[in-house]
Amino acid sequence: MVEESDLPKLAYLDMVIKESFRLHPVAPLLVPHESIDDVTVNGYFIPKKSRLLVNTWSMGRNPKIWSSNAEEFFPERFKDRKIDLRGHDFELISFGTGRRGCPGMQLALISMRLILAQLAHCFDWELPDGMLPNELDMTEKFGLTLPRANHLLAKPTYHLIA
Ligand code: HEM
Repeated sequence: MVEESDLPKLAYLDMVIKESFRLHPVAPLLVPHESIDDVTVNGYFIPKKSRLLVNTWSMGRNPKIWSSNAEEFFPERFKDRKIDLRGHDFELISFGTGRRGCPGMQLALISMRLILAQLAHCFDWELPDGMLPNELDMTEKFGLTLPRANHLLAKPTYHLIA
């Protein structure tokens, strides 16, 4: 079984999680914030008391940030880029950033890594009816959160010998 102490060694899993958040952020517009003062950011004047939505969905698909293959699921793009999910790298702020960033981030990241690592370690996975991965319907249902529009169906086969 995968233990929590194994997680630091699972570099590719981390890249897969980042890539999943980049293309399919849980909160596509984060949570609305309000500016407490007049401020100018990058030449744009934002008056006090404006409602601010940060479109992480569009940031995650911006070719200026992620190059021309921005729409492609390609975890290796993180191999030589020191981008983490902790809110320091503004290209990828799936958990928000700053003092109102997600306080559950650490719990969420550890749980996700553990669950995904166990699922990959214990089972072989197949799509139903010989479907190929690139035929999978990845349509999203937009809202405050961004679930799949259609359920994911996948067939596990247990492959660990007792
Ligand atoms: C995949 C898992 C999760 C994701 C992607 C996520 C993402 C987010 C995002 C984007 C925000 C808004 C940040 C901002 O607007 O700057 C947020 C806020 C928050 N999250 Fe999470 N979250 C996750 C899991 C959790 C868990 C496990 C907990 C609690 C155990 C949690 C508790 C909170 C709370 C309390 C806030 C509001 C913080 C505030 O307004 O000061 N989240 N989260």
